[in-house]
Amino acid sequence: MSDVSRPSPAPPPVAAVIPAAGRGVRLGPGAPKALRALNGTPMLIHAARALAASRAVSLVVVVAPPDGAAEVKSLLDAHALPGGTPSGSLGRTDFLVVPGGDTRQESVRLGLDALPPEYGIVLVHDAARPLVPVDTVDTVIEAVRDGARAVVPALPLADTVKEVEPATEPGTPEPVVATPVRARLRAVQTPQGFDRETLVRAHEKVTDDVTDDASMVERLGERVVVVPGHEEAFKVTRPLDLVLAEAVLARRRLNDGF
Ligand SMILES: Nc1ccn([C@@H]2O[C@H](COP(=O)(O)OP(=O)(O)OP(=O)(O)O)[C@@H](O)[C@H]2O)c(=O)n1
Ligand SMILES: C[C@](O)(CO)[C@H](O)COP(=O)(O)O
Repeated sequence: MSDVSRPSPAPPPVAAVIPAAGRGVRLGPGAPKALRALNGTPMLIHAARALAASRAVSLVVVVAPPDGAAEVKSLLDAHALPGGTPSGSLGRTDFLVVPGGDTRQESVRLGLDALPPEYGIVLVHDAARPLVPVDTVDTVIEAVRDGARAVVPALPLADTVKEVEPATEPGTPEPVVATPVRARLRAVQTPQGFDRETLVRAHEKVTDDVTDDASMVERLGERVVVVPGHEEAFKVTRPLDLVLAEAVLARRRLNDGF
């Protein structure tokens, strides 16, 4: 019979690192992507709100464009966040800002370096995915709390995938990923969730040029658990994605009755 007098230990606190230091070249000329406005609010604020909306997240580290840390800190201070408070003061969600690096991997590592030691679970979430629903955030956190060392949200593919490299001999048909293989493929999103030690080890040991943190953990031979993603967790990459993001916000306002 379980000892009802002894409360179960509190789960380790959760911190989130938001890499927001990219230039947004594919989005076209303008401010760094994370500072571009959606419905008048910078993208990174939407992303920070999405993570702060999770009751499990108690610290958000925003990795700012290298010369934009002061601007990002004043943006966080200027925007009321659900249950959160501006950076530097205590609250359900606290915020730190650090300058980013030349690559996404370097920016994430700089964010990791800023985490206080008590955070045992770490999310890494692109500022470029500003509209991720909080349910997706909590699904990732729950899977890490259930023992997964690395967790990614992902969606099935909706397009045929064609491999165009390596170049094939002239005249030979380029391989198309067969339907059965496509059925086994997923489009991986963020937030990705990690046992902190595993993520730190991956950033210390893996130097391959990979595009996400879970791939670095896989290089260590660790298993990555896949949980359902969400179509609203799409990444704002090209100009049309801004239009889609504005439309998602408009639909949310309609559904919320204002
Ligand atoms: N040196 C970098 C590069 C990217 N990122 C972040 O990583 C996320 C995903 O990267 P991506 O969508 O490629 O953003 P950019 O690198 O800005 O886009 P582009 O490749 O079009 O320049 C973004 O939130 C971006 O801000 C970062 O923090 N530091
Ligand atoms: C991390 C990521 O969002 C997972 O899909 C994606 O790999 C980022 O790719 P990008 O080329 O840095 O935008």
